[in-house]
Amino acid sequence: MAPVAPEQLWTAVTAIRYAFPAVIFLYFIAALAITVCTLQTQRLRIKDEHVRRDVILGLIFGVTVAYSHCLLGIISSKGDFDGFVALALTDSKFPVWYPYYGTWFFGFVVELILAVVPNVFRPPKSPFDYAAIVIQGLRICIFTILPSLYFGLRNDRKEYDNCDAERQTLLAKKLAPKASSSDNTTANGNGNGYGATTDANAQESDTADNASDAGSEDSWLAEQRKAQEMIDKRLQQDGNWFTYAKGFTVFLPYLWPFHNKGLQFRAVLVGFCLLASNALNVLVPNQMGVMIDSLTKYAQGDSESNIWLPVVVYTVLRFVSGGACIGWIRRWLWIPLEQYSYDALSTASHAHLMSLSSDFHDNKTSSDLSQAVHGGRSVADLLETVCFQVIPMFIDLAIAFAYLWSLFGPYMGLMMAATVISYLYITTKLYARRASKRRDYITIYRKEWTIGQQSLDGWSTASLFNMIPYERHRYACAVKDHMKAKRTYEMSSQAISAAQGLVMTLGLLGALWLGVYQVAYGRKSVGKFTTLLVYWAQLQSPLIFFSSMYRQISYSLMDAERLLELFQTKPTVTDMPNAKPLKLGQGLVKFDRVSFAYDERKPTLKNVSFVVPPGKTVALVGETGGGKSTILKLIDRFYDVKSGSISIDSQDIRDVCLESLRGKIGVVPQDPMLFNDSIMNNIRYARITASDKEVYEACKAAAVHEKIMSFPDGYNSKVGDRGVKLSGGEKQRVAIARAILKQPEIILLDEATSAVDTETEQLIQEGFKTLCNGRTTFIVAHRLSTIMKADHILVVMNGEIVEGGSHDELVHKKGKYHDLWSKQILVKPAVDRSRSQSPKKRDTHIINDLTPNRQKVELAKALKNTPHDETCQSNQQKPSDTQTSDEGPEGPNQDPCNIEQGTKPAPDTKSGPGHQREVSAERS
Ligand SMILES: Nc1ncnc2c1ncn2[C@@H]1O[C@H](COP(=O)(O)OP(=O)(O)OP(=O)(O)O)[C@@H](O)[C@H]1O
Repeated sequence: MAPVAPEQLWTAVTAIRYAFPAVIFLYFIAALAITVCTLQTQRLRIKDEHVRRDVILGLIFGVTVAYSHCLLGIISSKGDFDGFVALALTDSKFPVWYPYYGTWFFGFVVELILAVVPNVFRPPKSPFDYAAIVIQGLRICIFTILPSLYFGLRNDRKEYDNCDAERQTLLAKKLAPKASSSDNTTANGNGNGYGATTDANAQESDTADNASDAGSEDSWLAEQRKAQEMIDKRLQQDGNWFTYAKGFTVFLPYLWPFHNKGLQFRAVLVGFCLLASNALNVLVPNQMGVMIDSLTKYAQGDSESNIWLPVVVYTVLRFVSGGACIGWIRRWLWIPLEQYSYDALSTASHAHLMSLSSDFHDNKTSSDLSQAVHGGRSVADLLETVCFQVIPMFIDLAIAFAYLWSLFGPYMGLMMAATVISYLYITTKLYARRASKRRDYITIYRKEWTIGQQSLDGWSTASLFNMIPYERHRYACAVKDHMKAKRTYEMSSQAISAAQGLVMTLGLLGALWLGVYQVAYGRKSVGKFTTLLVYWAQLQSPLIFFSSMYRQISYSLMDAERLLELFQTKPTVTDMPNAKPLKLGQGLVKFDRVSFAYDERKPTLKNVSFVVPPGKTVALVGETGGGKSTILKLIDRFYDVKSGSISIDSQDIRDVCLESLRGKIGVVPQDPMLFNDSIMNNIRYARITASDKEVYEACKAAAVHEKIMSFPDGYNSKVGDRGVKLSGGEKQRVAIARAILKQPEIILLDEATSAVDTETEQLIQEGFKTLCNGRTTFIVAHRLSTIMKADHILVVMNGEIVEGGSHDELVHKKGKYHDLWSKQILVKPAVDRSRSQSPKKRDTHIINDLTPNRQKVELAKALKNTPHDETCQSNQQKPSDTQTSDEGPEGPNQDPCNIEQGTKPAPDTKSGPGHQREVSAERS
């Protein structure tokens, strides 16, 4: 006689039986998620894994089959779970086993309890009972064999190889453009891991980042690939997803309003709204069922049934759950938070970018920079996606599982879980397979766009070379390729939709079958069935969203990664602690053994030393790329010297505030950058407080006032993007006007007049006279005639100062400067030709050479009178219209022929008081 089991024991056994699949399912999902997130650097022995995985996989399938006999019992749901475990294992070539240990252990213990306890109190009677016991025993055996096999096959003596087999990116597995297939086992992101097989297609992500041919890679795809590589690199460094995510905590102060209690309260309310939405997602279909049940009862003659109350409640619930109530409230609460994060991130990233030094900006394109600033929006988007879509989706699914279980029993819950898991699994797999098609499509689409754009932009070139038919044909081919790629891509998208639809339909079919069965046998009401229908349909929307969520998150992550990189970049030129403002006295500038390199491998300046006395003008000349502009940039601290020092009035410029230094320096750069604004605003940029009159004066000094006044909109004319609407010379003069307006103490002119004509240049020199008077000035120039009256000339060659002195001294020295000088045709006012005057006495204004056309004419004239090129006509007298009236009659004689011949130039006996010129033949 078997003992009679107490009621509580049966209840406990039943509870275990019911809870077992759900508990173990939750355990496995949680363990798997934690493992994937934390064990990126775990190393495993790959060969063993192959063997063991297959054997264990077989056993798990055995357990699944062993459960399937009890199709009508709750325990079969454990079979479903084992099917899921088997699926997870099938999909992981190099699995992490920790989550599996727990399931085996749980399985063993629970099976043992379920086998022993009921059979002790109720011994088997029928052959069916005995068969069930045998199968149960089989399952217990498998649960015993599984760990024994796993640990038995373990070969602890085997060396770990270098494969980080368990590494896996949660985003995508990719083939880097140059990675060979043999790299598959060498790094994370190469397809090894959980939830992924290693076939080439599956290794490709849907982020379209795996261009296989770097040569033809589209720029956008290249950007995506680079961002993905950055994620992979950091993931590799950090070791796992948790530490990786921790890297983003730097954004936390920009996302969470730590100092604003009001906004924090709003955030909490938003959380409540989300939970309320989750609840309403259940309540609305439930209420519909209640409404239908009350109507059914009423229709069946139960006049007691209140038909209006459920209708009212349903209407209220619908209203509350809709966009007019909870949706609106949530949005209203969220907008200030959204704006807070956008404001904080955008301004912080912009301010950070603006604070970075030249070395950073040199290496970034403007699109890189603006993308980095707008990455702020992506971080906020990422947060929104996770908070408003991902988390609610999982809450919805968990609630759905529990709700359907409670409404129609465990099978319905399991049916829903199986449908959802199949849907997610199929979607992920198919999207991964479609990645290559999507990438091809994007590449070809962008190619079509580029070809179209280029041919339209290059219309004049195409016309000149009679290539219009060629361009037409090229574009037509690109459109055809685009259409072909689009067709393939859309067909694959349709295939995914079809597969998703099929899974959902099969799930619905199963749910309907169960629902109809229960309604037909009178266990459930029609109202409940309606609830099921409505609820099932409602579940589809988060699932559909899942399809796009994956890509959306990976794009946002890439942007966030760029922003993170930006935030981690520190400016290299900064104020020292306790830096003091620059106290400018006379303006003595000293370079003391300065060395500098943009790239450590190639020195740009080597041991450069010189002193510029206060108020003097020093000119830097020499070969192109010699380092002249670099010297100016170092004075302005665009870069810091690598060794040596630069001081102004005995203060090392690294020890003074950057702001005070730049406030004292006025620069006219080689290629001035103007803002797309009015001319007035562009000039006033130098001194925002300047009055209109001061701007006009500055423009007059820069010889641009008349020109500006001739524009239809005068000073209000827009200059276009980067000043494209102005000619090179106009732009330079606007830049000069800016510098004049700033009234700086030290002036840096970098090829400031290279783009203006001779006549204008002479006018500008007048402006410079005012600007440079008494101020320390640096001039970089290629046209030597423009600097010959500088107080000191430095010849910069290959990063070194090879010569220094006044023009006359250098010309007589017959060194580098003499070479440069003799290679240029020099035209200067004859009145300036006298050398007798000392350089000190000379006017500091700078004279000019001719425009190329004029040079040719003058040269032709000169040659006409000269039987040989070498013969110098040093005393040609030509009337000059470029001679300025204030040029004295005793300018230095600059006849290069004479210099070359080593003779002192003779005074120009023929020169009259008028505008005279001296022309020399070019020497090559
Ligand atoms: N931002 C930069 N990054 C890296 N290298 C640079 C940078 N700017 C200049 N260089 C290099 O430094 C060297 C010196 O450049 P710099 O502009 O000072 O020459 P330069 O004498 O002013 O030439 P030019 O007369 O043509 O203006 C050149 O070889 C140039 O390629």
